[in-house]
Amino acid sequence: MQANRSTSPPDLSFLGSPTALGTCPELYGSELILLIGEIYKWSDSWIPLCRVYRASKIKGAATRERERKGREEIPDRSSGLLAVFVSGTNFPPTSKMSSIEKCLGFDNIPRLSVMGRIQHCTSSACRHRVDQMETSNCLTEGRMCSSLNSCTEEYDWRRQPRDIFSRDLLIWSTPHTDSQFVFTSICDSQHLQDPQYKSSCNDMEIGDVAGKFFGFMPKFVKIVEVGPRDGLQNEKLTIPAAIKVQLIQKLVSSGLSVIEATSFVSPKWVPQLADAKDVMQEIHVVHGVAFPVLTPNLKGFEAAIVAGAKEVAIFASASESFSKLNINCTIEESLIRYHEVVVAAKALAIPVRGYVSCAVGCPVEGTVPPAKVAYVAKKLYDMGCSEISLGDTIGVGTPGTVIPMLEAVMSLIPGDKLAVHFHDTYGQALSNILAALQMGISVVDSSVAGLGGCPYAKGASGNVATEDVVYMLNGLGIKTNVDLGKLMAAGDFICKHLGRRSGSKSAIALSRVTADASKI
Ligand SMILES: CC(C)(COP(=O)([O-])OP(=O)([O-])OC[C@H]1O[C@@H](n2cnc3c(N)ncnc32)[C@H](O)[C@@H]1OP(=O)([O-])[O-])[C@@H](O)C(=O)NCCC(=O)NCCSC(=O)C[C@@](C)(O)CC(=O)[O-]
Repeated sequence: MQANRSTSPPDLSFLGSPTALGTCPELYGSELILLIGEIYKWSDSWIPLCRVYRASKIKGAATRERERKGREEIPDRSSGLLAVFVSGTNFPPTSKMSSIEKCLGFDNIPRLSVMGRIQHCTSSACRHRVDQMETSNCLTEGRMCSSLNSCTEEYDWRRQPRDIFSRDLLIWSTPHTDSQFVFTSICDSQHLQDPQYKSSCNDMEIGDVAGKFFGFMPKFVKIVEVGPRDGLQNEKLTIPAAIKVQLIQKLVSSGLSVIEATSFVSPKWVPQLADAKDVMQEIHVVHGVAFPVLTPNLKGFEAAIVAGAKEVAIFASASESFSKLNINCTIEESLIRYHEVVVAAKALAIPVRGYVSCAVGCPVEGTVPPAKVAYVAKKLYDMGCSEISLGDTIGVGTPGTVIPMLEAVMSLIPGDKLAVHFHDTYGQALSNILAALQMGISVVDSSVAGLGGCPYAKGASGNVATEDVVYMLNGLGIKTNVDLGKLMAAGDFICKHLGRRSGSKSAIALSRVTADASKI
């Protein structure tokens, strides 16, 4: 997308109520972006607040039509951009926004003084389907698509003076259409320019900006900190239990609510975590914080429970070769073992998280088919895992491979039961996380200071750094409840003990900023 500044107002000649959107099957499932905006007067200026919704999320007659007819009959990728501006005056933004959010049916938007639809029945977005409709109600009440690619008629009762657009406006074009839509530069919201690099973001506007460009971003992301387990299991240096416990305490004080503490696996296979029992015994119950541990079999599960674990995780692989390398058995054998663990856990009301390793690529087999990942994930889910974490174990994924994998898994498992777990070997982890968030996933695994690696993939780096994830989410206005400063302190602490540099770019950059500032 390219932004151009323009002082000329957009063409608002198409005005009308968007009531009939839900009955416009031509638009359903398209890559149509629906921009619903309100323009309200605040002090002396007009401020638009906008939300972007994908048409595919709009439930209405079109949805039902699509569901009835099956996916193929209504094209998925027609182009189009629709912007509906709803304008009121002098009402508080928050209450009005919630009313907007409630009324995706568009039937009951209260107190409207202006409704504008800026464009755009362009090309296929507004193609008239003669076979289905004599006259399509296209987008706006009183506005008809009467012929191919044209939307000609409209009521004029909602036309209003355009003084609302007298401010300098940003006009955006999308690559999909020549359509344009407008909003003022709310991107210049203070905290983006804030030189203090706040660790938390309370600014509602940023959430709205994110909404415009990133669609359905969650408002809150749960971070599952895996540094003490996934990170430290792959570090060359073995850290004493007391230091691990201190690290965990620091992570707790940063606000993290899930910290994978250790593994009850064979010490011959993972000597770095041979002190699992000692670590668990030193971790005190903290209200609201979970300390799950990895358990590869019943033996590990029983040991974990004796040591005080209240949550466990099991880990299967989507690659046969990796399963053998990692846990010395086939995928099917592992599922049998894990079933035993889940049954035992259920009896004690212990929640079980399930991992699927090699969700994108395997160090031995290369590309892993999404269907295989979905198969293993579904098995774990059906077994009773409360959450399934999809692991790009060697960090080879890009959004180009991660999205199809997530699509395959999400066709079988609800998105709110999924987590993503990216290693950052090729520097793709943040973009992969962003793609996952856009798909509705709101649980992200990460490792403080980007600790770790993978013993089976030469050069593989650790998990995406928690600091980098928090920094990005703060920037997007997505809450995590994590204090970035305290998290960085935890990262510094463990890096000193490991004698290594932090793997977090944000932590490195922010500590430079702080160091430079202290010299001034
Ligand atoms: C699964 C096993 C145990 C099979 O190991 P095995 O050698 O096939 O097991 P076995 O049943 O033949 O037993 C061999 C020995 O291990 C002992 N043993 C057996 N089980 C346990 C246990 N739970 N705890 C402690 N000891 C155990 C058992 O008692 C016996 O001891 P011995 O008689 O020789 O003295 C082994 O392969 C193992 O421990 N593997 C763990 C590998 C591991 O931890 N990998 C890293 C975690 S996975 C990961 O990082 C990926 C993830 C989750 O992060 C997601 C992603 O990034 O994609």
